Amino acid sequence: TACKAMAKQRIALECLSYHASAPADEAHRLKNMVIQSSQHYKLLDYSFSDFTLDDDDTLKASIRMFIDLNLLERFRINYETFCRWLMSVKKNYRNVTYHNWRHAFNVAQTMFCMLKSGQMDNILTDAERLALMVACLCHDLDHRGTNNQFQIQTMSPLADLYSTSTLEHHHFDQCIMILSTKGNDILCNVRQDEYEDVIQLLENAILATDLALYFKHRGEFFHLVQHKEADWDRDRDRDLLRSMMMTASDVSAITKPWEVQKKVADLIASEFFEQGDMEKTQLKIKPSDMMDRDKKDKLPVMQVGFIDTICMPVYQAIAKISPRLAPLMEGCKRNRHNWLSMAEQK
Ligand SMILES: CCCOc1ccc(S(=O)(=O)N2CCN(C)CC2)cc1-c1nc(CC)cc(=O)[nH]1
Ligand SMILES: [Zn+2]
Repeated sequence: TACKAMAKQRIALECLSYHASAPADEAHRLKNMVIQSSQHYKLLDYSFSDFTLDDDDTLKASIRMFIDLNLLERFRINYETFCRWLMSVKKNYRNVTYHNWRHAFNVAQTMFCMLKSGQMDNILTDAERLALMVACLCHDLDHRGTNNQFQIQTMSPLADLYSTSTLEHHHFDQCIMILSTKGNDILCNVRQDEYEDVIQLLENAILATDLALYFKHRGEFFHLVQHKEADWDRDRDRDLLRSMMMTASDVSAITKPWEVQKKVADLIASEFFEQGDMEKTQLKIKPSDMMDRDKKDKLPVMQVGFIDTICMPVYQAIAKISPRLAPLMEGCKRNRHNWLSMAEQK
């Protein structure tokens, strides 16, 4: 019967979440730590990088971002629950080369920077700001270091569950699983109608990080911005804006100072090459140039292509919405120059 199935599902969730949740004492340790200011962690800087922070710092900096956005108070989020939720989120990232906790943390910092320094918090509601920050920290949960195509080619169980945006649906499921785990339910004090809004905002934001959906919807957004027809009283326009902000945060490593961009590009390349190696050995298929370590000399020119086709368009569009977002576009332009110089040196 349905309720039997529900019971089975509940048990599966419980035992699944048993492994998902952070140990109790760990959460108490974080809860009693002193949290430094945004200035201390440089969280309001577009040039921010996590390289100088240890794991505890990334957790404290995440708490600082939620405090400074007034989200804990506004949504009556219990502090100890928030600490445990944060540690559970971090625990549910795998130790892969790029799509790990540090990537999620950096994506959340860029979103924080767009909201605060970029003054996007004037346009967005409290519920949207909460959903976007939770989405950034959760958007790649349980990533395996391989892309959607690889899930399908290897007939991974995830591909059976979701035929499109395969990984992104799984990241959202993982996000809900943690939110539904005892002691991690940071949204338990949110009013029912607001709660449903936040969950819907959360799903759209996490799914928006699938670049296939960015390509599908960006034209409509660019048209609105180009012709100054964006109307933030229209739900469709707001949905597009939030999705573009997720993409802008997700690829923001491309906007960082050259020393940071070079190091992160190296991590991304390593993770891509690991997939390419598996495609060659296990799947016996020829990987795309992007994932083929034998084509690593093409990396600089591929980065220029990535900037021209994916990154610059979104940073130019959001810079038109708020001039204070321009530093992202400037940083991306500088790295285009740097990658082009490298490509010409060969
Ligand atoms: C750094 C190692 C090489 O990285 C790339 C190589 C090629 C392209 S691409 O734009 O040509 N394109 C993307 C869409 N694919 C379907 C086809 C290939 C993008 C990247 C890249 N991606 C990210 C996002 C994770 C970050 C980043 O810095 N660089
Ligand atoms: Zn990501």
